[in-house]
Amino acid sequence: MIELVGISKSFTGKKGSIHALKNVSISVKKGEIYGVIGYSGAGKSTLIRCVNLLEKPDSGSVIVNNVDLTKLSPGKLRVARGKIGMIFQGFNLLKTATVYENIALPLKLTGLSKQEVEEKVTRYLKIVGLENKHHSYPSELSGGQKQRVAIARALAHEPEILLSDEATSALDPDTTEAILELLLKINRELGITILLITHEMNVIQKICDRVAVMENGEVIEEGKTKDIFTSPKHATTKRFVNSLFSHNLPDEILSTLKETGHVVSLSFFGKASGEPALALVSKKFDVYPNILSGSITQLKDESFGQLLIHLKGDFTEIQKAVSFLKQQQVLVEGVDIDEGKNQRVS
Ligand SMILES: Nc1ncnc2c1ncn2[C@@H]1O[C@H](COP(=O)(O)OP(=O)(O)OP(=O)(O)O)[C@@H](O)[C@H]1O
Repeated sequence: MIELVGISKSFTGKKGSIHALKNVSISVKKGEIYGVIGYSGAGKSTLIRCVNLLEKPDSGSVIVNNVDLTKLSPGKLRVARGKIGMIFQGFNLLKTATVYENIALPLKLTGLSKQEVEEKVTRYLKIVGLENKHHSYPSELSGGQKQRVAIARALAHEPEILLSDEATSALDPDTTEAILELLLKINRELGITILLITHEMNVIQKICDRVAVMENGEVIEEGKTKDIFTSPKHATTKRFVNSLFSHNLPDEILSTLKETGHVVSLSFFGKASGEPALALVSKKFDVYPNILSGSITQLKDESFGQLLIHLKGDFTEIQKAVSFLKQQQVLVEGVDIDEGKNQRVS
């Protein structure tokens, strides 16, 4: 649906040339929610703005529905852009216009009749849960409500793709949750493909099917959300994942625990559960597992659990226990147990 192929973009700043994007390629399938995550300055905004050519890449192709947008005439580009909606961190609403007018004014510019405009505004305000706010002004709305208006405004043009530029970054955690739920609903019920950028791993965790991690203008890791969570490869990806699963084990306690065994992290998905496997471990092998911390998180389609445990016992028995856990489809990390090296909590 969206193919960015070898996109590069430089800006000339006071300190010279800045390579915001260096040969970036990503591919978003129809119907999926695709997230791009990175720290400030990674190039996310530049990338998402290239999709509707708000930013024109220096080189590379922007292919949407099999058409290279960089090759279109201004007229055809305008039509193609009509299929791509966008929402922003700052909502971008007209302060002096009512909720109704904010959605209706851009619709009128497309040549729709008054009645068609009215029907669409009513329909989409209902979908975003603001059917009773037609006459309110943005200043009378909460941040979450403002973002709902912006979403309704984007949806009213019946796009196939919705671009979300940090849409939840200015919102509190509960409101963020509600807006993410709304994006999921839009994706599932209206079949809209969503490409979003964020610096928050919980956004990726809750709604994205796949994710690209960006750093210094490059995609450093890419894959299914599930795979990125269970086996992040790049140090930056690990930092993002750990931001959700911080074990916060003080170094002093960790050193004490290492004297009597190994500290390992167990990750498990859906039906595979860490705890029954752990109960079996203590029966089958001469080891004493002790749960140090644990959490279960809901990804878009399944649950993901993590347990940090201390395995007390003889090294050979611990090795056997770890092999057994791996056979039970539990991912075991945090100790170089196979090579018998010193343990390391990641
Ligand atoms: N119009 C511009 N002129 C000059 N430099 C720019 C411009 N837009 C972006 N940059 C630079 O390009 C790099 C990437 O910026 P970009 O905004 O894409 O990153 P980001 O990952 O979205 O970060 P943030 O979350 O802080 O917006 C940064 O170094 C930024 O300063």
